[in-house]
Amino acid sequence: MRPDKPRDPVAGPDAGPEAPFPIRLSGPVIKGFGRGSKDLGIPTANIPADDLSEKFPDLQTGVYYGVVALDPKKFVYENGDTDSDLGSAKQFPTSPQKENSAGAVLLPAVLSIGYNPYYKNTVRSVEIHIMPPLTDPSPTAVAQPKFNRLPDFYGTALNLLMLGYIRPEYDYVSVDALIEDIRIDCEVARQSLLRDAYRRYIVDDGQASEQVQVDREWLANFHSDSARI
Ligand SMILES: Cc1cc2nc3c(=O)[nH]c(=O)nc-3n(C[C@H](O)[C@H](O)[C@H](O)COP(=O)(O)O)c2cc1C
Ligand SMILES: Nc1ncnc2c1ncn2[C@@H]1O[C@H](COP(=O)(O)OP(=O)(O)O)[C@@H](O)[C@H]1O
Ligand SMILES: [Mg+2]
Repeated sequence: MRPDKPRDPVAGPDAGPEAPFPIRLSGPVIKGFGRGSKDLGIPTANIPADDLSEKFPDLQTGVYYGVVALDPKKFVYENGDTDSDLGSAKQFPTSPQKENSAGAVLLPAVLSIGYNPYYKNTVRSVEIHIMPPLTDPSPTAVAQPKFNRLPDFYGTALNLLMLGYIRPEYDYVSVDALIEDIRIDCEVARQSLLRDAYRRYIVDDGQASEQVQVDREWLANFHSDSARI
């Protein structure tokens, strides 16, 4: 069960990601159990977890934050239409389009890797909730949150750069208690990413190290074979 104590507002050192971070994960967005949107009102893009133990044998289950990019050949994110219930993205559901000249948009994300103890899953899953840009107001800063929702992008290739660990997964007394903790995770992820040494993984502030630039390029780069399901 979740310990009954106040949560820290940020996670990880202010100076920037500390080993083993950043960690790179990629994969096509696959179907989960359909609970994210239906039970929680919090959509999570699931990517395969099959090769996780082989690639990262020491990775602990839990909640993490990081940066996400979606393949712009399949899904174009368009910011600015904040009134729309569908969010502000345009999807190309059938044949891939010519690559958007702006490339992939980098967005903040919060995710869980594990067995969802509240639901007692028997297989490990990687579930990513994509948040609005850091320049937008946070929809989860309030007691009655509205979690970010985009048009569906199943089958789209996704790159994720994990930058920090937030907490272990817990079981909860109710679905509302689980939702409230995920709301706080969104705020912790956002406040953590707003720090200069993390924000520069999303926005170029002219002070990014060569390694940060390489990581940002990796995020936005989609090879033709990465869109398979
Ligand atoms: C940031 C975040 C934190 C989460 N923390 C927990 C947790 O502590 N315990 C838990 O059982 N599930 C946790 N979940 C997982 C949700 O239960 C899961 O996303 C939901 O069941 C949707 O699953 P689905 O994609 O298979 O539909 C978390 C999800 C996110 C995005
Ligand atoms: N902000 C978002 N973050 C992640 N996925 C989103 C978001 N908005 C819409 N989606 C879509 O919703 C799907 C996930 O919804 P969810 O209810 O968790 O279903 P599933 O159990 O199939 O993962 C994603 O695969 C994606 O297509
Ligand atoms: Mg999901």
